[in-house]
Amino acid sequence: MSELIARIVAESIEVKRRFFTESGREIERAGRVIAEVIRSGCKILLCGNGGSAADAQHIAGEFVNRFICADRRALPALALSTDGSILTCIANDTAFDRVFARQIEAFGAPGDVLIAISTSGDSPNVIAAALQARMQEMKIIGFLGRDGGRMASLCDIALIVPSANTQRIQETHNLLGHILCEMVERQLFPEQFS
Ligand SMILES: O=C(CO)[C@@H](O)[C@H](O)[C@H](O)[C@H](O)COP(=O)(O)O
Ligand SMILES: [Zn+2]
Repeated sequence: MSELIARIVAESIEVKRRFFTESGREIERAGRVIAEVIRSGCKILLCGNGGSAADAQHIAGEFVNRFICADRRALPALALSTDGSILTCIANDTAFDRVFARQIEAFGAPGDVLIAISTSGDSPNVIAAALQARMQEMKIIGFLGRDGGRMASLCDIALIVPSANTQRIQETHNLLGHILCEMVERQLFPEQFS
């Protein structure tokens, strides 16, 4: 392994180790909240920009199709970063800041949960999404980084990766998403894990 690869891998492992050690309880709480939202017939909406838009879509796919369970019903999760026509008309005709908030107005309902992903916690369109979700009595779980930014105080559960490096934060968010998917499947389909 070259020095560069070794340094990046070591950094990534250390950021993950710190985050999952410090935030284990809050992650468990987030897993219970998501499972409860689905049990009660509500749904998961997800949003984020760039790599975090891809993370939002990745997680939605795990819920809608399946993760570890071999055979289970589809779970309702929708990434708000996928529809090019909706995104461009909101950005072009209204404002880029509204791309997620407007879709939450359209698809969100009381009792739903928004998983808002932002490494800075300060992206205006993610903040607008959280404000809109609050107005609609949704729960908000933030996948954040740095100091959590403005998003930290808007979330019911703020999961803040203790790093200032966007890439290391995203790598930790990716693992966090997989852990939450498994936690939710284990709670909703315990018979498949016996
Ligand atoms: O994937 C990466 C960097 O690794 C980028 O696309 C990154 O997601 C973008 O710069 C985002 O716009 C950053 O937004 P945020 O995480 O601060 O909300
Ligand atoms: Zn990236």
